[in-house]
Amino acid sequence: MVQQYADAHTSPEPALLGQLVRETHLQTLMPRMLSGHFQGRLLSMLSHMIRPRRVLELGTFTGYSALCLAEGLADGGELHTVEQNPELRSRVERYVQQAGLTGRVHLHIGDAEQIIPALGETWDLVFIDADKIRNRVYYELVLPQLRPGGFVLIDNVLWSGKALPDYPLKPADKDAHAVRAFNDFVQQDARVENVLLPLRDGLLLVRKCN
Ligand SMILES: C[S@@+](CC[C@H](N)C(=O)[O-])C[C@H]1O[C@@H](n2cnc3c(N)ncnc32)[C@H](O)[C@@H]1O
Repeated sequence: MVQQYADAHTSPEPALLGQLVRETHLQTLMPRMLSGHFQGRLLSMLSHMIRPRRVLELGTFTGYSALCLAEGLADGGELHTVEQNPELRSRVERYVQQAGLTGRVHLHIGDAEQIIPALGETWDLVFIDADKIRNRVYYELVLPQLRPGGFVLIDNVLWSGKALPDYPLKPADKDAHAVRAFNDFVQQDARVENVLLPLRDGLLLVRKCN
């Protein structure tokens, strides 16, 4: 109900992204992984507010959130996005081209843990949306590469409500335990300030202290 009202009072999805949503639903096994209209507009808005010169995304999938984040790039800015599944490459590159972002959005196929250290950039904004069990690993890899005052956004931090302490978690639910432990870790991390937005599946906003 509230989400429907929020959707109805959020700027519409650009046509190209609507086309990407349709194609993702028709041609991939887990279309629900993409950010979608509401979160996509939020990512675009945050990116416009930050005006980043360098953005890193972990977990490209079909490229929806990459295109949203790229909307706010500063002049001369670039976005690097990392995806482990090589089968997604051609679709992502086609949409990057259609969006007029060739040369500004760079897709890296491989394991994020291997690729992050090799990129050697200083990031203004990082979006972590890959395998949730390694959120902490990615966080520790990107934090030293983040400029002071830079931002990290982490998706799915509510994990369908399983992050909440009174949810009866099964011991074997490793993803949920990892999400919980990560959220608790960031809350204690003196290097950053953080706000958890309970939107969609939870988006954690982190700012590296100066
Ligand atoms: C939730 S989806 C990303 C959705 C996308 N950010 C969006 O909002 O449209 C997660 C993606 O991370 C990728 N992934 C998982 N583990 C990874 C890893 N270790 N390195 C790089 N990509 C990974 C998966 O293949 C999947 O496509």
